[in-house]
Amino acid sequence: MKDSGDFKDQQLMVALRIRPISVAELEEGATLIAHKVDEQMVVLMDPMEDPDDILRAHRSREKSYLFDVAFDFTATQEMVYQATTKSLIEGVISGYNATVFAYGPTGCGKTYTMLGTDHEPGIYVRTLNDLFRAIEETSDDMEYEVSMSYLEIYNEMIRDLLNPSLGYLELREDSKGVIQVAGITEVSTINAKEIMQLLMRGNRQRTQEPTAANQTSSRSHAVLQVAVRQRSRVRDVLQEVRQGRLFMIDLAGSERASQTQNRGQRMKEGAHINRSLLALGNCINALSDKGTNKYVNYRDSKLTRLLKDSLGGNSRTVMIAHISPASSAFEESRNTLTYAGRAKSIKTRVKRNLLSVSYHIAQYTNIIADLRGEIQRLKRKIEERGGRSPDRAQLGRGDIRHIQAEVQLHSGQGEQAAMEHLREQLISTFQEQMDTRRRLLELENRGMELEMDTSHHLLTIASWKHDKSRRALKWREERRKESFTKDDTRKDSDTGDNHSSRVGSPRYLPHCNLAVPQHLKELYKVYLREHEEGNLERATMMDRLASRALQDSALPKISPPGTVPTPEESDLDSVKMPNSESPHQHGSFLPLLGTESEANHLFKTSSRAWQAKGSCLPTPPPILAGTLVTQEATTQVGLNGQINSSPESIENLSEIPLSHKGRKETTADTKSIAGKAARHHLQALGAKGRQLLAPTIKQSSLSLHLKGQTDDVQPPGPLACKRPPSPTLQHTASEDSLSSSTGEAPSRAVERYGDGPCPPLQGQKKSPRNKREESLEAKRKRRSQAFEVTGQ
Ligand SMILES: Nc1ncnc2c1ncn2[C@@H]1O[C@H](COP(=O)(O)OP(=O)(O)OP(=O)(O)O)[C@@H](O)[C@H]1O
Repeated sequence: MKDSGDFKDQQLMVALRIRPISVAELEEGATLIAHKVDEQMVVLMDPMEDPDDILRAHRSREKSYLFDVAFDFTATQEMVYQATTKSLIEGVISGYNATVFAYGPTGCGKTYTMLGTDHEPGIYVRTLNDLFRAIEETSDDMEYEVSMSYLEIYNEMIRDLLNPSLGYLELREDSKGVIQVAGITEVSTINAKEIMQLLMRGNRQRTQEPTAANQTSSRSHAVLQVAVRQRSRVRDVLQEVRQGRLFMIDLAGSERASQTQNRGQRMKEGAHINRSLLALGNCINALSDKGTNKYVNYRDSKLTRLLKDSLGGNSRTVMIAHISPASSAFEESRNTLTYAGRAKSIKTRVKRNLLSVSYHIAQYTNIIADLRGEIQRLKRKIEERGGRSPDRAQLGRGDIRHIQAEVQLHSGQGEQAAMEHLREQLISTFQEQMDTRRRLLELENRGMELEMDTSHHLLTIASWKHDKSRRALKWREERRKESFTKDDTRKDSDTGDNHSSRVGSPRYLPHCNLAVPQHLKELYKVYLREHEEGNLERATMMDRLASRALQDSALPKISPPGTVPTPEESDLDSVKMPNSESPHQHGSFLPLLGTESEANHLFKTSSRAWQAKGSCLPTPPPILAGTLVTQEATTQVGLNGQINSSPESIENLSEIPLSHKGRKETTADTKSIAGKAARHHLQALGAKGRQLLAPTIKQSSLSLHLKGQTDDVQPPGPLACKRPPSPTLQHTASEDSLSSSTGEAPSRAVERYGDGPCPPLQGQKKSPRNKREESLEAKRKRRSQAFEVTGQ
């Protein structure tokens, strides 16, 4: 950095401040010998002047001193500051150095002027306040940096008052001749209050000892340095950076040993203080001698070294000399005034501390060159990387895109495959479901067809049965007419009584008190004997069981397709079918009764008994066409058995509202008819046959019939011959029941003649009616077989 700017000769400003006389001085009888004559002149009177001394009568012991400014006890801190230091602030901000130091003997008010008190701050505070205020006023255009340091020179040693632990510091002078304190603590702040706190704290670190002259005597030189760096906020090539330094120095007081009465350390301190002050005086003397190029020895003391620029260099310097007005301090005051007077003549060449413009240009040029080089380097680096990186980057981006595409492709393929698999499964499942539905519809159609066929066959069967019943009824009517004709003819020939011919009919009951033929009486006797032995009861029981078994397997109801019959309907229908034929059948098997009322009564009870049986039938089993005709025939057999000969028909009479007497008579009549038939049969067989039949009768009455049939014996009685062949004799279930009941193996004879009191003989020649029945039976079997095949 080169100093630039115009050099201005600036004389050192010397101000004199006369402190008030102290109480101690007054107590000592001191008088006021220092007086401020005007603002710049001070008169110091010699207190030893004796007006009575004629020899010294023409010598004035009064001496006037002219200073830049003079203050007496009336001057305030502000006045001193305004007159001495305030003007330095602008220079410091503008880049000028400035120095304000207080000079004077001990106890004359140096510290008071520089530091002051809390209520009367000194130059330190006031200067800093104005300095920061000035910085703030111009901070819009200028940028400032403020740093501060505070040190003391004690016994020619420099100590940092802001950080006393640093120890003693050394003064160094750079190549440019600027004095610097190495390692000094610099505090950057622009807050006056903080600076004041720092000064107060540092001043407490200052070495102060009470002396005879001052209770708070400062035994060192205190130096407060404030550096202000200023630059314009407008960046420009010609930008100036101003750096001013302000030294505010509170010197130790010169003292006289006799005055201070110091001994020991205090005397040693005084000696150092005086030496430094002497060096300062010598410098001032050297600097103040005009026209002579005296050597200014700043190296005699650190104080003069530190104040080199302040005294003879680039600095505006203000010296505030302090004296005591008391006569007791006349010598110190006179010396002070002398040194102050001399200092007043010191001129300094003040110049502004500015950074050289050429230096700025070169700096910026270097900076620009460095930046251009950095730009070129970075460009080369970018190009070097660009030679490889673009491809790599492009390759990397390509790889990333390729990987992303592959990932998407794989993920898409996986999802697509999964979706295809699911779709195939869904389609196959749907097809299976459709096939199943189609098969189900086919089965339903098939079932409906079967039901329709079944209904059709059942209707055919019902029609056939109806025709057969009608034909059987017609045939029986014809047979009955023929039998009546024969009986009438026979009775007429035997007795000539019409009534006896009617009584001789085997179908007349004995309780009607009619004449019974002889063979019937014999048969009735056989029946009684059988009844007494229980065989007849057992045989009738067997017959009843067989009829019941056949009755249980009655034809179930066949509902039309699409209808579900209720159990009641099923039972009623199953009952209605035989009932619809029952009048013909009953009429055929019981064509005549003793009385019309009994005949109707018996017919009604049988019908109602059948209905009662049918109502108790369980749910019909599945329809089997093969057994359909058989069951129907069985039903007829059961009906025949119940009505004709089975005791069950008699028992069923108890289920209807019939009187006890009527039931008893009906039972007795039935038994008498059966007994008569048996005796008639035995009579026809003869004695031999009776003997042979006797043990057999014990087994079963039906077996007796079988024996007679197997012996090919022609039944002699007209009853056997006149009995029409019952279609129920062909029932297989009946023969099974009989065989099981008798313990014999089923045979064709049993099948044909197992039931009925008078079956046709084997050897008997078949009548045309039998042939017709056989043809009907064959036809029925064929239709049954055809229906069975169709049903299966
Ligand atoms: N102008 C003044 N007005 C009122 N009191 C003052 C004035 N100057 C000095 N004093 C008082 O005089 C006493 C001594 O002053 P001070 O300590 O400032 O002297 P000093 O020069 O600093 O002494 P030393 O050199 O020993 O430090 C103090 O008590 C101070 O209050």
